[in-house]
Amino acid sequence: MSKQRVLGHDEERYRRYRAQLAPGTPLREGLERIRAGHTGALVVLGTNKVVEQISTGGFIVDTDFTATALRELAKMDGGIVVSTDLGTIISAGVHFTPSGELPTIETGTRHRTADRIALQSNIPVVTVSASMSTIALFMSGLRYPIESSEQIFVRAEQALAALSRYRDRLDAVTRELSGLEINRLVTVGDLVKAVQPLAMVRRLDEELQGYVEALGVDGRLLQLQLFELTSGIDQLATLLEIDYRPDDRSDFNLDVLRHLPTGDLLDLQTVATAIGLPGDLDHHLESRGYRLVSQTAQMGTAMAGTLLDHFGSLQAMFGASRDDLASVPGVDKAQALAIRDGLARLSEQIGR
Ligand SMILES: Nc1ncnc2c1ncn2[C@@H]1O[C@H](COP(=O)(O)OP(=O)(O)OP(=O)(O)O)[C@@H](O)[C@H]1O
Repeated sequence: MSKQRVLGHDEERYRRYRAQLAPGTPLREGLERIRAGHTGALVVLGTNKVVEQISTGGFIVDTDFTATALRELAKMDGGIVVSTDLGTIISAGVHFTPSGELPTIETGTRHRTADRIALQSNIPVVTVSASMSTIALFMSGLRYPIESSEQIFVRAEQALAALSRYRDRLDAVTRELSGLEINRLVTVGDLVKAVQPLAMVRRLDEELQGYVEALGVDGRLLQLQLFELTSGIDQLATLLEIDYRPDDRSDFNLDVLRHLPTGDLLDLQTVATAIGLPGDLDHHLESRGYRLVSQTAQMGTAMAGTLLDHFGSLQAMFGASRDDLASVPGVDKAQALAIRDGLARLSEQIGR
């Protein structure tokens, strides 16, 4: 989506402007009208001392921002300055004279100027190309294409299909993991096989969130689909962290995988060592049982912890009767029955 990966402050800033340029916003509507009219535009998205210094000519407009006003003013030669909150059109027909020494790889005069204004003033500039019919955002020496919803949908659909496949795989491997946990047969390799699709789901979710933001009003359906496909993911990650946190590692978490290159994420051993587990994939691991207990009986981790402490292990809980369960402080008879039924269902599912 962007020419280059942006990080930290720049990323946050880019995301803010991308949202203000998303379909449905007055700014985007104005730019789309200019594009449709093939006139082209250069709009400085804010003002400061530098912008004032490099502005010559033009005239003060000082009117509320509307898509129609932007489109009309873009018919004139020169650029437009809007207020930082994008609520007011300050001036139009402005000729900008940023330093010619500033580096830019743009060729046309409109786009070279836009790139340099953004660099010199640190204020983003958006352009509509008359010859190419494209919209671009210039920020901190980078050019970000503002794509049409159709262009974004093509990539979003591919990412969504991949996400759906990884989600199915994640659900299948966590079911397998449950069986192995109950039978105390989990190895590092088994855990990593669950962690891998989990990390991929999170990665694709992040990518798709970007598309949702860029799509604005056109992204609502995608947002709903995404919400459905990623439900319970963060909770699953937290529970796996609790279940497999080594005794000596209070900082154990799966977040490191967010930054692992995708190629590395496909390698079981690399993933194991990245999250701080032994590199020997056959190494035996013991689950603390929080995920199974809390998900089976639909309860919070605190209650699951109380039950696991009381019975001593996940396996011991399977042998507990309803009365045994109801004798645990904080568990009433109805809850005990629900837990008992949940564990029985799980036993059946895994053919224990
Ligand atoms: N320094 C400047 N200040 C304000 N506007 C400018 C400046 N330089 C160019 N423009 C605007 O850009 C228009 C010319 O664009 P030109 O075709 O040379 O550039 P371009 O980057 O190839 O743009 P496009 O893709 O729209 O053709 C001018 O008519 C003017 O409106």
